[in-house]
Amino acid sequence: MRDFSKARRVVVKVGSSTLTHESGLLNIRRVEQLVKVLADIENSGRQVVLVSSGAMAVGVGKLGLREKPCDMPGKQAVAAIGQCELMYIYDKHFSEYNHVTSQVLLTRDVVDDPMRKRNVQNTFERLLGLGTIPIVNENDTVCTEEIEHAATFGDNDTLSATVAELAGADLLVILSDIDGLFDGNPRENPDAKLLHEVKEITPEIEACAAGAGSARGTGGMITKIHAAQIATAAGVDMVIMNGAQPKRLYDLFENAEIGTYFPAAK
Ligand SMILES: Nc1ncnc2c1ncn2[C@@H]1O[C@H](COP(=O)(O)OP(=O)(O)O)[C@@H](O)[C@H]1O
Ligand SMILES: N[C@@H](CCC(=O)OP(=O)(O)O)C(=O)O
Repeated sequence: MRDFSKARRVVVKVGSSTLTHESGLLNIRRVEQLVKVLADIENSGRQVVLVSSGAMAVGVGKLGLREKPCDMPGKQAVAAIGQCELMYIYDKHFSEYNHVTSQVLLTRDVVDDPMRKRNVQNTFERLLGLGTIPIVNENDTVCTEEIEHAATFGDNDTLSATVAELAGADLLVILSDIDGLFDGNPRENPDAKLLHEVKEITPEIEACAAGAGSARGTGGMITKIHAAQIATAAGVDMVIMNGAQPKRLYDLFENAEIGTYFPAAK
């Protein structure tokens, strides 16, 4: 049984496909709605960390390019340009609701070095203690694996689980372009059924998630299952739900049966 009424510290991950239109440009209405809901969730007494992709998409738009550059330095440069614009957009909208944002750029290997791990934990603790909303993305200047092999390395899904662990979160919500994990890829099998709860990540569950992701997303469901493995093992509950209507987050916190719930390992 899910009960998120006491989830005080919440990490919300939003991917490029939820943040952008099919054109690849930023979905401004979606971003505005998401910020409003997150600001309100924070007002209700919870602490929110936002893991947001979208730097490259915003960078492409800002430079007026027709598409993402093909070469790695080009992608990294576009991400660096887009990241400040993305933060500007978030900061502007969160400020409307009197919330202060902070930027945290990480690489996933930060957990491998105890000193760096501790530094990140201390920073999250202080940023949350100060009442700010940390906004996290992968540091694309430093780390190219994610851009290069997103489908295998796991894009920002895995990063969000690491962040949930480092920030000592109670709940990780991954906003996707689909309602949750189905027992098969619904884009290929219209009879596939939504799984409301996954208590254990078995090889069968991994097989369900093996289908390819959508064009604007990257990793598909398998990277979200890897995220669930990291999060639940760290004692964090996780939910995958559709990000098309950010207001549905209110229903989630009222324990409506939305998305797929992965209960934390006891
Ligand atoms: N078993 C499954 N259940 C749900 N979606 C699946 C499954 N297998 C593959 N998929 C694909 O994964 C996509 C979601 O992942 P992805 O494309 O990376 O987007 P995002 O990370 O933005 O949500 C779905 O739109 C669907 O095409
Ligand atoms: N870090 C990069 C790419 C991250 C990415 O594509 O992740 P996702 O949209 O979650 O699959 C960015 O912000 O554009």
